[in-house]
Amino acid sequence: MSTTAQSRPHTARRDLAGSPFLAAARGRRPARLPVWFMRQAGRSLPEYRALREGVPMLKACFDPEMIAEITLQPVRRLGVDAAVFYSDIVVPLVAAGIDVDIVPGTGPVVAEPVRDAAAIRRLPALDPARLEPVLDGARLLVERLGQTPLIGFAGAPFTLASYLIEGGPSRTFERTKALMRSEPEVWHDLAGRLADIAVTFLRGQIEAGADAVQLFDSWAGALTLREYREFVLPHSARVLGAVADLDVPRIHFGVGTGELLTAMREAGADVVGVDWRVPLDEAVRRLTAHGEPAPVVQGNLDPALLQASWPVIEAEVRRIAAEGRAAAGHIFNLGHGVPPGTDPDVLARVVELVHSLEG
Ligand SMILES: Cc1c2[nH]c(c1CCC(=O)O)Cc1[nH]c(c(CCC(=O)O)c1C)Cc1[nH]c(c(CCC(=O)O)c1C)Cc1[nH]c(c(C)c1CCC(=O)O)C2
Repeated sequence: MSTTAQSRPHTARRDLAGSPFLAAARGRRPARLPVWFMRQAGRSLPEYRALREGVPMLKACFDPEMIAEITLQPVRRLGVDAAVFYSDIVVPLVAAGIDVDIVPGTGPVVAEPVRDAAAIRRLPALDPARLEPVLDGARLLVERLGQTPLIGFAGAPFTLASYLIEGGPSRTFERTKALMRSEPEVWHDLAGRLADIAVTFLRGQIEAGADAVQLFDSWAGALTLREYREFVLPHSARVLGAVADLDVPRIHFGVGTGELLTAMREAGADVVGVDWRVPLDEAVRRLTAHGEPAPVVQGNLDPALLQASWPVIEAEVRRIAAEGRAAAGHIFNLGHGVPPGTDPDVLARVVELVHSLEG
């Protein structure tokens, strides 16, 4: 059988029936509470800094061995219940040929910001073959991960669009909101193209063996609920809907999205990510306010508190686990990514504590 990019057979999905992470993601209560950390692979780990020495982030993201090794590092060191694919939300944009760089200490920077209909029309589509080195990393991982599930991910259309329009990270998203509100058809064209890219990236990862996916709409919390429903939800719903047939749990997360939780679930989330601002029992109350079934939730530990004294962290972990009992399933996580200055021993201790608690 040929193994060219187009005809490569799908990796057979591993049987991970015993995975507490997947059980919780499916709305069950495993014997022990599962935990992983957003950005668990990264600068908080000395072995990551050593491996990345002199290698630009985006070079590492197209190197299958680097992808696999960096993804495995936190699994080995911390004993987390899931691996999260080492990549970045801009990787599929780079694969499509868009000039984006990841600048250390800043984030993604776009050479030619995309701010009008003509620039949007010039955006290249993503040829799935260009993702092959990235997906080779995922295939290596499924061979090496044993019984640990792999979480794939993509950036949601709004968050990706914000980088393309602003040209880099933004606090206020002024240009993004101005385009969205002033030229809705242009906005919908851009968001639709980014949805296509996210679908290709997610389907590729799942077909390569990812056992769950997370759609990051990290900056959607900058929007009002009305804006979210009109300009964002339809596109994110199309992304999540386009992987429904592959039957892996879909996690949907953003920062500051307390007002958007119900709408983000409606977009097609099986698991709703919650930052640190809304306690999990309150998130569940909001998500069931109109008679909806109890949700599965993920998150809630304030990443800043990883710098606090251990008694503070321990009390927070126990509180979050207790409040998470209001949900159908709870996956312990931070309310956003691991800060680069975090002591990995603190993360390992959190994992140990979470594992002593009931799922
Ligand atoms: C908004 C966003 C980005 N990238 C991502 C998001 C969504 C998640 C979130 O909200 O944090 C997604 C992402 N980026 C990275 C991962 C790896 C998997 C994991 O969670 O462990 C994931 C899931 C690696 C990375 N992506 C990046 C790093 C750090 C840079 C490095 O290691 O050289 C890592 C480990 C770079 C990046 N990429 C981005 C930012 C804001 C930065 C930080 C810039 C900096 O502080 O230097 C864009």
